[in-house]
Amino acid sequence: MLTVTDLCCARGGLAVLTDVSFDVDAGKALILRGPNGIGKTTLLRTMAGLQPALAGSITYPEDEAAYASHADGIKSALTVTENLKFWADVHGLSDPTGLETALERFDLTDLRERLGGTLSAGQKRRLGLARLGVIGRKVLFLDEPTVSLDGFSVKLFADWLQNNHLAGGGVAVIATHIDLGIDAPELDLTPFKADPNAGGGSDEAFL
Ligand SMILES: Nc1ncnc2c1ncn2[C@@H]1O[C@H](COP(=O)(O)OP(=O)(O)OP(=O)(O)O)[C@@H](O)[C@H]1O
Repeated sequence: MLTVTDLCCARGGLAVLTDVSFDVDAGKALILRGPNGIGKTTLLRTMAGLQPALAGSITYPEDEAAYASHADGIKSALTVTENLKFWADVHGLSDPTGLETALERFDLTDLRERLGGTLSAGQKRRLGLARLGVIGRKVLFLDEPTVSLDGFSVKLFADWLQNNHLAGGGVAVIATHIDLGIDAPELDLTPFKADPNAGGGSDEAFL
């Protein structure tokens, strides 16, 4: 479902990664590994179409991608339920069928009427991840999805990923430094580090 071929990407005008290639079949995940600064975020953003590639190609079904960064994207003045409806609406789903499931899987049912701004950091992160369950996107690019989560919540996320998203035919590429406990191959990006003198495009929008 996702094919990356000879991809080269850049940040701040400098090439970061070069000649990255892999496939991810429907129902599968790929874990991106590598030290801080190697280019995991850059690769995820490039694959999600948020910045241009320097070279190479990325293919997946049209309008199926979603990118989730470190930021939760929570609207403080909306309740938990309203936040999920808002994000579903942004993706063209005015009546999201997965809303109750997302609330349940991310242990948010009891918090459904709470304003987003009153949630703890971990609860906000759970709500940020629950968004993924209501937007109807099959190809997920996830950047450190478990930041701020305790062990119980990491397992909630891993279970949702495995039993809902992947079991439903989705794919996920996940940059993480922790063990999510899911059955997925890992790709260490260290060997793909680009020569910094190779040049690159401008990405001022993400400075
Ligand atoms: N705006 C910018 N201008 C210049 N260089 C940048 C900019 N943003 C990131 N970089 C550099 O690009 C490289 C790749 O950064 P990136 O955030 O993709 O790495 P990462 O593997 O996700 O790191 P981490 O594990 O710390 O999150 C790093 O060397 C970083 O310093």
